[in-house]
Amino acid sequence: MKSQLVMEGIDGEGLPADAEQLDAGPSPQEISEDPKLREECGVVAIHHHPEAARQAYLALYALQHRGQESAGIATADGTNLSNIKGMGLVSEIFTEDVLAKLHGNMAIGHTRYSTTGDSALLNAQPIRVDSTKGLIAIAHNGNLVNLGAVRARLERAGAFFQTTSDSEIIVQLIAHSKESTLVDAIADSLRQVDGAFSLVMMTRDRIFAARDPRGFRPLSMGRIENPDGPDTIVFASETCAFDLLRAKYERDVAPGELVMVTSDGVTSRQYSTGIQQASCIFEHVYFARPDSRIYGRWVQESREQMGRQLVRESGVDADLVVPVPDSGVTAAIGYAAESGIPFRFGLIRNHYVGRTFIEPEQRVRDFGVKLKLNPVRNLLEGKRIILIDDSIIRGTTSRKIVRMVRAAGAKEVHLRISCPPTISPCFYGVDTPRKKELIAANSSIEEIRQFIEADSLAYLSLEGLQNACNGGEGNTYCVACYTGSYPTDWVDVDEILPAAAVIR
Ligand SMILES: O=P(O)(O)OC[C@H]1O[C@H](OP(=O)(O)OP(=O)(O)O)[C@H](O)[C@@H]1O
Ligand SMILES: NC(=O)CC[C@H](N)C(=O)O
Ligand code: SF4
Ligand SMILES: [Mg+2]
Repeated sequence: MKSQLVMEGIDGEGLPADAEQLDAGPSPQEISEDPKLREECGVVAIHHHPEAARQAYLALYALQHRGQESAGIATADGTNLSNIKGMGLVSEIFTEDVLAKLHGNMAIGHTRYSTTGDSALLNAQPIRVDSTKGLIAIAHNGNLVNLGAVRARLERAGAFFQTTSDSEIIVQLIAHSKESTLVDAIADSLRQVDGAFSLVMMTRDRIFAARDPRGFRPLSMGRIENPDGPDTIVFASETCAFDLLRAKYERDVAPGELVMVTSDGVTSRQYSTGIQQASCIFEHVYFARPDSRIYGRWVQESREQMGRQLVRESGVDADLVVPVPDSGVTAAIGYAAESGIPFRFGLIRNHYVGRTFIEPEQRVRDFGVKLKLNPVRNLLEGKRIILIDDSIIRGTTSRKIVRMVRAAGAKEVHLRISCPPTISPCFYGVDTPRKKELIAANSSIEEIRQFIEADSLAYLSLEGLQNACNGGEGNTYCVACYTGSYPTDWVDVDEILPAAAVIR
């Protein structure tokens, strides 16, 4: 089925051609009781490449795991700025004929999982705004926590919002900034928003990339060397996207840094200083791909260390170490290596079932985990199994998996989790459920063990996790979902506001 698309700036500057604002219907959260952890978003930017749209497409393909609700690519050719976005997966939206409409040697792209604003075509990114500062497109990974106040102020000043997402606030701030140059207007705007943002932006002739002062979300810069002209500069949420483009990783965009790329080269400024880094540790636990290097550290290395540390903290005697695929695999490899217990793929994942699988009716919903994972009976039968997963959120997945492994003949099932109990929601770009739905916020570890029906259950300690994610890089992490202590001063979110006084 062909995706419904929004096209802006195609077939004539500023004139939306065959633009359709189609409602995608209710969000997956509304029509599914899918208890899963939601992804966040992936961003990419390409400066100076003859096939910029195609490069952005490839990078988004590599970043598909960060968001599967919608995707978009904007390109610029020096005079025009075109934008195409749709609901669904990158490969469903960007067919050959759609990609062929995107001209120019610069591009930015986005894959979305919504955190603010509905999962609808209206809120898909990049968001393209025409302002007194010219055309500007933005793609954002993260979530702002002071959007209510800023949006109200902008609306009083005459801003007309096209979307209900937080990301548009940044472009509207830029459009309404009193600063005379664009780069000053961007820096000024970024100082007014709080929360998590790894951004790429594009005008008709420039690319910008920026990270919030705490560096919540990753953002890296790479380069494709070109002996016959200027190098191609690329930015991406994760370095796995560079590999597909054959780009060389150069460095991370620093927390509080704004980078500008023009035909004259790369310039940078630190628009904010003096704020302690609070990079999301959960990127290392779950979101990012193990073949990515984020915050200067390989995700594979962190996860393997998490598995090794689990053995030191809560090792248990058993016959096999079995990962819950895919996210539990690397920690399970670490666990097996440290313990000497053999590693086996005792659960096989059906890769055609996406992370946001929407089960239409209760009968099918109950099938959810079974559709995705199937036990390898001959491996599990009569064995004592250590299952390794990255996290327990509501506990429903773990319960089904433990039952499934036992039903396949396992004698004992021990569950080890490669992070501490998740006791508090995230407001920085990960759509975790509300506190009342987080099993560890409301039950003891023993109560959770009973609920999921495991013979034993243990989580990694916070200290163990932090050590596993630091191999001398000197990173400081946000660990708020394990402690309830948030790194931002004020969180403009109903659930948290009454407690704002105690969260710094
Ligand atoms: O405790 P629960 O609320 O049931 O959810 C926890 C599970 O959710 C995530 O996996 P998910 O199946 O969403 O995706 P994955 O295949 O990417 O690991 C996570 O990796 C856990 O396995
Ligand atoms: N998960 C994200 O990073 C989402 C970006 C943005 N807050 C949105 O909802 O579109
Ligand atoms: S609250 Fe948790 S998921 Fe959210 S940014 Fe902090 S560590 Fe990451
Ligand atoms: Mg999982």
